[in-house]
Amino acid sequence: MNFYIGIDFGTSGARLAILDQKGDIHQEVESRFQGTSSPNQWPIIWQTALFDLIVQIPVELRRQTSAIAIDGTSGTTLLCDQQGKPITSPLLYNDGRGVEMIEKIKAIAPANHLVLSATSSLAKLLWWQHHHNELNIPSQPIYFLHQADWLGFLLHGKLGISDYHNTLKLGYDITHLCYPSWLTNAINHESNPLKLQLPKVITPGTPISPITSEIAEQLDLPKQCVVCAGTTDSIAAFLASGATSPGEAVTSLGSTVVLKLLSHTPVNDARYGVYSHRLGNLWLTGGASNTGGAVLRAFFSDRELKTLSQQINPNINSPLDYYPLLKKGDRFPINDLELPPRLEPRPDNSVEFLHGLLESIARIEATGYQRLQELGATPLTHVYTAGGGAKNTVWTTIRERYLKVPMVQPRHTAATYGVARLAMQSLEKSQV
Ligand SMILES: Nc1ncnc2c1ncn2[C@@H]1O[C@H](COP(=O)(O)OP(=O)(O)O)[C@@H](O)[C@H]1O
Ligand SMILES: O=C(CO)[C@H](O)[C@H](O)COP(=O)(O)O
Repeated sequence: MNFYIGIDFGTSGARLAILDQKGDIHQEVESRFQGTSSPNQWPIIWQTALFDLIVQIPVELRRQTSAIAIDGTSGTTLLCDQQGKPITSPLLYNDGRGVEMIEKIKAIAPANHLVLSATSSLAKLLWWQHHHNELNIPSQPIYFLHQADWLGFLLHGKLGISDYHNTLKLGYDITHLCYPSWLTNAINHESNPLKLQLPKVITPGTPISPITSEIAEQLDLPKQCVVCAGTTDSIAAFLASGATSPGEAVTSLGSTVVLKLLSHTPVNDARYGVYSHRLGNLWLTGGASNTGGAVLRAFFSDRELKTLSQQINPNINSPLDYYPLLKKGDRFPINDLELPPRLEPRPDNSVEFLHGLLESIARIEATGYQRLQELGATPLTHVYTAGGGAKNTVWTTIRERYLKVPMVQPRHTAATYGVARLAMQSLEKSQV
């Protein structure tokens, strides 16, 4: 039997699912990140999680694995040397220090382009370029990669390959499938001290190469096991859901809230943090907000979220109007780095407080879908939910009141399933 491994690197942890060719899940494993006070530890934390997850699969399944694909948090980036060794701390998806580079981006990119965001991959690349001296970044050729690209490289050993989902926020042109000249001219300009190598971009899921022989031996995987190009965490969750028709959407309620509405037409507007990914001949319109489960986790344990939610009457409006954020700044539906968290007034009663939080996040979600449709996306017909918040049925009922469309239980809520299917389908296609 052939097996397919999907690995999802989210904000709070990494997970793996192994499927057979019928799509049945044989094993799921999880590794929670303990966090780190030292950002340069992230690559080793990710690498350790990657290998730990794979070795937890029973060896008889591992030895029949045909393909692996990995998704990562979109916009989490690294600089590596020619051996693929990280030479700086990664910049995580929500790292906003690229705000310094916005004027520069305005000068080179088309007006209102999605890279005009403090957290875009391009803002991070330019920030590294600008600060290379104090960061001691050497001037020899350096590879710019995303989290999923680098983790894939650890398995297949081919440096400098990405996919057009992860490179969207770098400015890759997904209509013409090339880097636009405004981007390459700016990066390769002779005045630039850094020789940055942009990744070669391929279709998400495309088989890249079999795993290296060292990895085959170390992880007890077959030598012919292929590593496929990855995708982003929320696209993997979309792929898992079973949503296929324009008008269907998936909200990922993880540490953050990410909306993906399948549409005939793309919509893009940097003012609201709205952008569109390419998905076959359709478009995944959407945006990502910093509100979400990470804020809930700051006040409640997962157990409390479960028990307190059961005491909420989801059919009654909460009078509390919050904008739940851990720190100032949101990306979507309000793209404003200075947006302050609003978490007051805080009632003494925890059930009322949680009700206010869940309802306020639901309002932000509804505003997000409204914005996408106002900008021309296919009208919303159904919403599927993925991520840790998907199991909260009380929240689903609250959200349905605001979204005013049927909420559908996805076939699968885990991004791991979506990315494993991506590997399976792409490998099958490549063998026809
Ligand atoms: N019962 C619940 N209701 C709402 N949110 C929940 C519940 N249980 C867990 N969560 C949230 O789910 C989040 C984790 O989801 P997950 O999809 O694993 O996130 P990520 O991949 O972004 O790290 C946590 O931040 C937590 O607050
Ligand atoms: O917030 C995130 C982290 O979990 C998402 O990865 C993200 O920003 C969504 O991006 P994309 O639309 O490119 O998948």
